Amino acid sequence: MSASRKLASFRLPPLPTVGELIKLYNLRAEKQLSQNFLLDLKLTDKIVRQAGSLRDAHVCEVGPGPGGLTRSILNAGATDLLVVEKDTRFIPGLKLLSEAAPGKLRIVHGDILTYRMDRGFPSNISTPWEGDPPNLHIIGNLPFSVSTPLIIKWLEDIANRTGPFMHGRTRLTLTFQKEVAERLTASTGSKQRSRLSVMAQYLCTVRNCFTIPGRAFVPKPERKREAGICLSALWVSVPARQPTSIPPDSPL
Ligand SMILES: C[S@@+](CC[C@H](N)C(=O)[O-])C[C@H]1O[C@@H](n2cnc3c(N)ncnc32)[C@H](O)[C@@H]1O
Repeated sequence: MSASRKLASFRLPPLPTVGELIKLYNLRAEKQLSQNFLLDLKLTDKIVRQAGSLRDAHVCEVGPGPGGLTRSILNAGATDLLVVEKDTRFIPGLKLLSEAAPGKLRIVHGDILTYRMDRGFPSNISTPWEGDPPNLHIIGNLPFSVSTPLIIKWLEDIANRTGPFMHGRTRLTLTFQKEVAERLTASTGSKQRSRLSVMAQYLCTVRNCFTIPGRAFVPKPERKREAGICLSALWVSVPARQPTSIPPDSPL
């Protein structure tokens, strides 16, 4: 490895494990906030790898909770990670991470459904819609309760080039409940094909990466989650809003 690459790479210093932090701060999962944690850093690294290179990236993480995925994002080389977490109980643990990664982690205590992400990042990271995506990613092990309203909000933002998409074709790497993931990626004629499939595939390139087994979560959720659905808004740049470009099974 060259000296300059060595200087650029960052690893978090030794920290209490995510499991230890959960015990330390007595962070019992709240069903109301759809809290199912990922404690295995090999798995969170795998999820983060689906986003591609995060070297020097700006990232918004939705619902960092005890911070497993957050650690993987920082170790992958992101230089500006903004986390939006609704539950105050996680803030002290996140502050600990922020001290271990000076200048790299910004913590917002708030609701992702109302947070103005367009104000969260500098305008100089923007790239033209038709060009390469900006070095800005949205990553999250999404809370079940907000995943569908959130994706619909973002699809609207993609169509209008607003919110996080005012910077260009910002990439999303997200986990969903298995049935939502199946709907997002369902092809024409399949049983799961729905309005969500049509909207997502009209506006984005959608990739279903792998399935996370329920046993990977603490506590174990009732259903499996599909991980690393990568939505990149590649299709949005194509002037395809005419009805002719909408698939014939469209419920729109
Ligand atoms: C499924 S847990 C994932 C936690 C962590 N990222 C992990 O993978 O272990 C969802 C997280 O989102 C948070 N959350 C729930 N609703 C939220 C909202 N509306 N805005 C921001 N965070 C929210 C929860 O408090 C929780 O920390």
